[in-house]
Parts: sequence; C-alpha cells; structure tokens
Amino acid sequence: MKLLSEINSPEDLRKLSENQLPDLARELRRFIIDVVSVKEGHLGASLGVIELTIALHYVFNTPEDRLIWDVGHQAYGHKILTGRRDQFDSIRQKEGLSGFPKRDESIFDAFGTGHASTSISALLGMALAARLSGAPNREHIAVIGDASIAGGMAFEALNHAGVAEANLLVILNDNAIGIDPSVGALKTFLNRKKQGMPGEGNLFESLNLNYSGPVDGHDLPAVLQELKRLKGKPGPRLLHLITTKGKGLRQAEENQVTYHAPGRFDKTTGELIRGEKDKEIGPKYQDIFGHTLVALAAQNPKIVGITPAMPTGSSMKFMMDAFPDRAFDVGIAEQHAVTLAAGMACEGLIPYCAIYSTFLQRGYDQVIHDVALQNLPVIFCLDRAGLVGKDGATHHGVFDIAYLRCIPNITVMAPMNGVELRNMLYTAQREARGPMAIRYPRGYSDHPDWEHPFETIPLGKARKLKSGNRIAILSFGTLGQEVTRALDRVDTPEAFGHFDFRFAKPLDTDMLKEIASRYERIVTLEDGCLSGGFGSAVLEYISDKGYAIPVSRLGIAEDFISHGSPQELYREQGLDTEGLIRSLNGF
Ligand SMILES: Cc1ncc(C[n+]2csc(CCOP(=O)(O)OP(=O)(O)O)c2C)c(N)n1
Ligand SMILES: CC(=O)[C@@H](O)[C@H](O)COP(=O)(O)O
Ligand SMILES: [Mg+2]
Repeated sequence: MKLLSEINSPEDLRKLSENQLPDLARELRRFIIDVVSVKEGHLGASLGVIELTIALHYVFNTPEDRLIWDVGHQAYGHKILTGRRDQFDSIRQKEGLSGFPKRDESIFDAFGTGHASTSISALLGMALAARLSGAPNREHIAVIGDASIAGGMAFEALNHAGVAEANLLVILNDNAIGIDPSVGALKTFLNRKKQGMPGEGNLFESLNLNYSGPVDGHDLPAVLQELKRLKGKPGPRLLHLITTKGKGLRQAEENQVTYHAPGRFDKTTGELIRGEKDKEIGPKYQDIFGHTLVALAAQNPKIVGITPAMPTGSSMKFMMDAFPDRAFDVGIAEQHAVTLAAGMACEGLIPYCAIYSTFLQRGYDQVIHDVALQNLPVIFCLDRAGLVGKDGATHHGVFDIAYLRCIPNITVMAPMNGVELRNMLYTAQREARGPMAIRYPRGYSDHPDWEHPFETIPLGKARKLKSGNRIAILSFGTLGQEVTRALDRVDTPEAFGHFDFRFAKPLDTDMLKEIASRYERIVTLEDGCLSGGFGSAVLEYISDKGYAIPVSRLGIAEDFISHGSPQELYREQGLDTEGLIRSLNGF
C-alpha cells in the first residue's frame, strides 16, 4: 500500500503523477477487498468504480466541487481517498463509518444517500444554488448507476436539468446490472449505445444534455482525459461510462448478484465463507415469502407478483422462475410498482407487491391515492421491517406501521413467526377485499418446520398466548418471540399475560375490551417507531373509550437509528430479551 498509505486527502492524490494512478487503483481495490472480506458490505459496486473515483478526485476540486454518489453503496473508494482510510475497517460497524455517504461524516460527502435515484435532483439543487449565490464556476458531479437512473426521480431531475441552465455533470455508471440484472427499455437503449449502433435518437440529447461516451470506465487515462475535457464546460452534461461490477475479483465479476453484498469471503480466493447465520434453524423470512407465493400462485391463477428491483433480496425470483409470465421486476420504481399493482387489481388480479418497508416510503402517495382510496385488493409484502442492521438509518423499516395505520381501508398485519407469515400470505388472497400489508423482518425465522398446511387467520383477531394476573403484554410481529423468552426468566411470570396481536389495523377491540377489564396495565411491543405505531393505536383506543388502564409502549425511539448489527441495535433500544426482562420486572 505504498501510494495509498500516503493519501490522507484528495490534495495528496493530486500530487501524484498520472502514471502512478493505475498502481493506486490496484492498491485501492486490494484494500477494499481485504476489509470487506472480513467486515462485510457492498463490494461489487465499489470495485467497479475505482478508476472513476480516483479520476474524479484527481480532476475536480473536491470538496469545493460537489460530488454526489447515487445510492452511495459504491462510495467506499471515495471514503478511503477522502481521509477515512484508517477508519475504513469500521465500515457499517456500530459507531463506525456508515456504509453510505453522510454529510455529518465528512465534508467530502456532499449529500447523504442510501435510497436510489436521488442524486440528480440534489445535484441540480446545488447547481442552482451556486448560480444564485455567485459561485457560477463551481462544478457539480453525480455518479449514478444504470439501474438507478431508470428510477422516476432521476428522470424528473433530468427533465428539469435540461432546461435549468445549471452546470452539472451526470456520470452514468453503466454496468448493466443493479443488484439483479437491469431491466426495461432504457437498458436496451444503453446497450445499443455501447454497441455503437448508428442512426438512432439519443434520449439524453433530446433532453438537452450534452452526452459523451461511451467510455471504458476502467481505462484510467481515457476517463481522466474525458473528465478534463468536460470540466468547465457550461450546462448539463452526461458522461456514459461502461464498467464491470466487481472488477478485479474474479468471483465478483462472474457472480455479480451474490457479490453485490457477499457477506464474508476469503480475501485471496474470493470464496464465500459460510457464517453463523448458516447454522440458524429456520429459513429466511424472505424465502418463506417466496416459496409460499409460488405455492399460492400454483393454486390461484389470479395471483401475480411484483418487485421493484429486488427479485433476489425479496425472493420474488422464486415466482419469476416458476411463473415467468406472472411475476414482474419493474426496476427501481416503487411508485410505479404500487400503481401497476393497482391497475392489475382493477382487472381482477391479486397482486403481491413485495417491497422493502423502507422503499415503500417512495410509493406512499400511490398507496393512498391509487390503492387505498379505491379499496383495491393489493397485498403489500413489506420485507425488512424493523431494524435491518448494518445499512443503518436509511434502510431501517421502522416507519411503515405509523405511515400505513392512518390510511383508511388498509389492513396492517405482522406475523410472530414463519408459520404465521405463511398463513397471513394465504389468508390475504382468500380474504382480500381491499389493500393489505404484511410486514416481516430481515433475516432468519425461528423454525425449520414452517411448511404446515395453510390455515386462515381470522382478520383483525389477536391470539392469546398466555394468561396473567396483572400485566397484559401486547406484541406485534416477531418481537413476540422475545416476550416468550423473557417470560421464562422474569421475577413473576404469573403476573404477565401475552397476546400476539397480529393486526395493528384493524385492532382486535373485543380482545382489548377484555384485557382492559381484567388487567392492571397494558404493555405494547413493536419493532417500529413509537410515534404513531401499534402502541399508539392501542393507546388511542383505550383513551377514546375512556378506560383507566395505563398503557406503556415499547418500541423504536423517535430518532434516526444508526448502523450496527441487529442484535446491538435491538439491545440499545431495550428490545432484546435482557432489555425486556428489565422493563417487565420494573412494572
Ligand atoms: C429507492 C430504492 N430502491 C431500491 C434500492 C435497493 N438497491 C440498492 S442498490 C440497487 C441497485 C443499484 O444499481 P445501479 O444503480 O445500477 O448501481 P450498481 O450497483 O450497479 O453500481 C438497488 C435496487 C434502493 N437503495 N433504493
Ligand atoms: C444498497 C441497498 O440499498 C441494498 O443493497 C441493500 O443493502 C440491500 O439490503 P439487504 O441486504 O437487506 O437485501
Ligand atoms: Mg448498475
């Protein structure tokens, strides 16, 4: 690491001669591979932009010139070259560097990212601000991938940029893949460009952007030359770079989906290392979803599946393999995914729209205006609900209970375990007369034996798991399992009743009435934000009905929760077994 160890800021980088930069690229790649092989993280995307990262900081005057990384999962090299090399092995660990650019982490992180397709809007905002505040020569650069530029927001921003007379440079990092292979007509257009097919219109030029490329993004001299040529040119420019995701690690190049975020691997051979998680006893919740959907689709021809760009992560790929005509990957397009589902539901289909809880935030108006207002039977399968862990604040699925609960017509449910998830997925298509959301967490379920015969779950009905004589614990979702564990160890187990509420909306008010008449206190528990969540629903009901019983709410504090392992984060929130025991013993 001869060169890399001398670089503490881009100013050091700019002192190198251009012919030293390929060696630096090799060192930077090696460094990222070494650290990520142990600490885990987004590998493929960062390896693919090593040359670009070096060239950008070499040619442009960062941080004065603004540089935004769309999604930001490819910004590891950027972090290392901008003064964070020595902390890099803390990436995504608790109290360590974030896995994404973050404004309060470094002055070089011009804009915080994590969700896709935001960069061009933010960049244009900065460019317009520069014009208004008398900094017309400042440069503004966004790096955006071929999958992210297909997102609606990016298109909205390009449409504005084309007439905004602002200085900005969009670098389209085209590796022909998102997490899964890119989809859609834009991909066809980009492929044609790559193949140099003549005589066609250019989408970007039609939008008034000065298009250049395609340029080989791993040819460092070529990238440097093109960036220098583009630097200082006025107006909106778009440079089309061709790169290979995972560049420099054979397995990552050959198996780009797995090596997007491969977990631990051998830094020399690249082979994956099977970890603790492989010893877990149940399948991942996402896989229970995926397998169950295939089973249901086999029985019910009206069922269709939709995923916005997460076939592997959501396990919708199982349905795509089994029923290719009935499962749709629409790309990074959550808003479209929701309204597409609405359209299908109008025609009598039963869409299972699988979206990570955090990404459904992008499609909120569509849930209200296009689905719920028309009371359409769309089944939202909200994966990654709760604290997701190392992706941190941008990705935790903690807001959905609150943001869905206030919408009329919708049913909001959460299974306590894998069998319940399966039965909820089954029940949804039998009972669906309006929208339903089923939320379940990232990671592994509790039991290998989840493939029970399907059972219908009575809508809006909670189930009593244990009686008690003083305090009723009402859990919503998989944290109910922590309650079961905690009740084995609390000082006075006989004091506690436990109810798996299953539904945040509609609430089981019959059960609540009974609880209010028999217990001294209610304790609610959820892996969502306390403000407006399941506990709030219970509290509202108790208050509205004038019951005197006190309600204590346990859940995620009103804060943006940072990154760390799920265990660390749940412990910090007092929602692990030990924390629950402490809380329960205190009542
Ligand atoms: C709104 C939103 N939807 C989905 C995701 C999940 N996601 C993260 S990276 C990614 C693929 C990005 O592909 P691309 O922009 O081509 O970048 P690459 O990884 O190829 O560098 C997706 C779908 C996200 N971060 N944000
Ligand atoms: C950057 C991004 O948004 C995704 O890669 C995300 O990290 C995937 O999360 P899972 O690992 O939970 O599928
Ligand atoms: Mg890509």
